[in-house]
Amino acid sequence: MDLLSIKDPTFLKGLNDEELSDLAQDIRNFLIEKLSVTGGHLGPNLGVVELTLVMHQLFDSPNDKFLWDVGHQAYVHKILTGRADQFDQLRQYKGLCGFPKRSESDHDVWETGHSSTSLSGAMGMAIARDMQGKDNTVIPVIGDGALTGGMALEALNHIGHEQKDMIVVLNDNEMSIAPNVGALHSMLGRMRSAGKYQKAKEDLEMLLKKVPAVGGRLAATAERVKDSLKYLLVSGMFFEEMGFTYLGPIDGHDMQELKSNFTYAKKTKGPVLMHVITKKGKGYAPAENDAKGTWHGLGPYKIESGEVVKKPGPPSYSGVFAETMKKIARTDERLVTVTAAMPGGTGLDKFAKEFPDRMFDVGIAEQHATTMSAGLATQGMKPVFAVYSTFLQRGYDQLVHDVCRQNLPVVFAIDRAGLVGADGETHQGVFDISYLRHLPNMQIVHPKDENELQHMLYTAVMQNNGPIAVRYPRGNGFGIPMDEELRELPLGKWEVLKEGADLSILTFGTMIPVAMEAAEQLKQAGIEVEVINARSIKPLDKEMLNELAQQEKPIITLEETALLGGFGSSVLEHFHENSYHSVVVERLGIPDWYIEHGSVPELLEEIGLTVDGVQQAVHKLVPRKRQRA
Ligand SMILES: Cc1ncc(C[n+]2csc(CCOP(=O)(O)OP(=O)(O)O)c2C)c(N)n1
Ligand SMILES: CC(=O)[C@@H](O)[C@H](O)COP(=O)(O)O
Ligand SMILES: [Mg+2]
Repeated sequence: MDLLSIKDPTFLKGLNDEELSDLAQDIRNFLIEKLSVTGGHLGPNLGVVELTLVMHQLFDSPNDKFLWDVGHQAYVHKILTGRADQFDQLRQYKGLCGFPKRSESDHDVWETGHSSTSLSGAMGMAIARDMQGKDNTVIPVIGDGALTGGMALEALNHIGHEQKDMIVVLNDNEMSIAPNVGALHSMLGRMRSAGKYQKAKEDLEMLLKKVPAVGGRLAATAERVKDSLKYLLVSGMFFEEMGFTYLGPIDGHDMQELKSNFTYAKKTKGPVLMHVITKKGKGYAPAENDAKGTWHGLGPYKIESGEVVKKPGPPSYSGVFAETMKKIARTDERLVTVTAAMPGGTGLDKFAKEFPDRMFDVGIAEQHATTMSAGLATQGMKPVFAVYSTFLQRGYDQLVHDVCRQNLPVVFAIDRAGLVGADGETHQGVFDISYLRHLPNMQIVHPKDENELQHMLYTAVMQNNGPIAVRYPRGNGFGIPMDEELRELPLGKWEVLKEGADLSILTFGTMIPVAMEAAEQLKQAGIEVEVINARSIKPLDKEMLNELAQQEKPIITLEETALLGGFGSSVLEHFHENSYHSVVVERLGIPDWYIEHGSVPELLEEIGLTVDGVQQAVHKLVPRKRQRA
């Protein structure tokens, strides 16, 4: 079928089973082919082809509400809702978003990107539906990984209590990004293998039907036997106990089985949990046989060989982090590392190869990871929680209440700090300085390159004066030589990278090369610009700031982070609090809106965090001098 001809999903109602399975194959071929060029979340989407087809055939989106948890598996939904023609621009600048997006389609009723929000969103929609007297089916689709997120359990608790009609689809493929972890995962494993419970229950009911009725006594006994059978065979029936009608395990690739269960669920009062078993990467061998999580989300690849197109280059910041952790762990037994379901992305999977007992993957549970790290620190351990900037937002109160207030020496290795690019607005790591800087006791540092990163991490682990965030960007370093020996740095001190009498640029990390290039080009216009590596974002190097204030030259702060509450704001606060009222400060950074998906250079261009942008800002503050002869 020509998928580009699909305008909306109503055509599905007229398809028979054979046509549906042909369409499933067409969709798989389309995804494999398109994503071999654009990259994206291939594995998750290949796993939900049949599920998505049946949902759109049986129900009426957008009147019936489909909520895709995390939303990385919504490509099939996007194809069926008339967006197949946009896949050549998937996750590209001004192109198709890799997650549900309300502005793209009425069928995208709930935006996601961060995990475990679908059940709460669904609860809200179900309550609103009933209060407004509307008639629709609310269907959140949540993965076994996303179910390990704390707010999913908060929502299950409430949904079970409210007993509102809804169909929760648990898409269980035994994988998070890496193989899933935790007691919930083991329980689901028992449920997966407990298919025989259904069979035994049906056999028992058949048997009872044959026994001549001897009054309620036998039937009551039988009911008790059936219930104890249930407990015996399916550990705890967790969901039934939480107030759900549990249907499962259901083969998530058998559209007949899916249809019959959805039909039953639709007629069932109260919340239903459909435990659907799928295979991540279904239909494409390299993705199906992916034990590590490579095919969860990836760049371009060769279809025939399954070879991922790797751009050679310097070590990634995540790789330098992992190597540094290994170096420290070899001589310091206190070091313990923590991840919230991101061992691959943070590099901790490499650390765990050498130190399997000193890496804890807690599932998608950043709140728990943060407070558990605090607990570790109270006992003299040196916890390092490696977490993406955007995902640490999930542990904000734990940062305040458990870590900073108690002034505990937890190291936060904040990966993907800054713009991340293709994942877009839900994943840009641009708010951590704003949400950390105002917390008493919190320290924040950012290295200028991969060599400074290893020393910063070492210093952070060795020091014992409270919580510290070491932030670094997604992607590779510069390929500079790495010192063999780790050494402690004077973290609170800034570093003058280039002298200049006319204006000073205070910056850090990825913006340093932009500032240095701008300074180089401004020299041609006779303007001498000083560039300072403000590698300690908190505390500020107040001594250097006061010296700069006395030099009375204009200052530009340059940061790939949110302006509001960011580094530049802290410089302004410092000058104000110290009565330096005449210092001119121009702040350059991420404006007060969400930065969508695209390549990082395109996004930086859009917001003017470029060499030209910096030069324009300098010319506004320093009059152009006569071109030097
Ligand atoms: C709060 C949060 N933490 C971490 C992530 C990173 N992440 C994206 S998908 C994923 C695994 C999701 O597993 P599951 O829900 O089982 O979906 P599947 O990919 O197996 O379909 C993780 C950890 C995230 N999106 N949000
Ligand atoms: C959907 C999700 O949240 C993750 O898969 C994320 O896309 C990983 O990001 P990186 O590619 O930066 O590791
Ligand atoms: Mg999963």
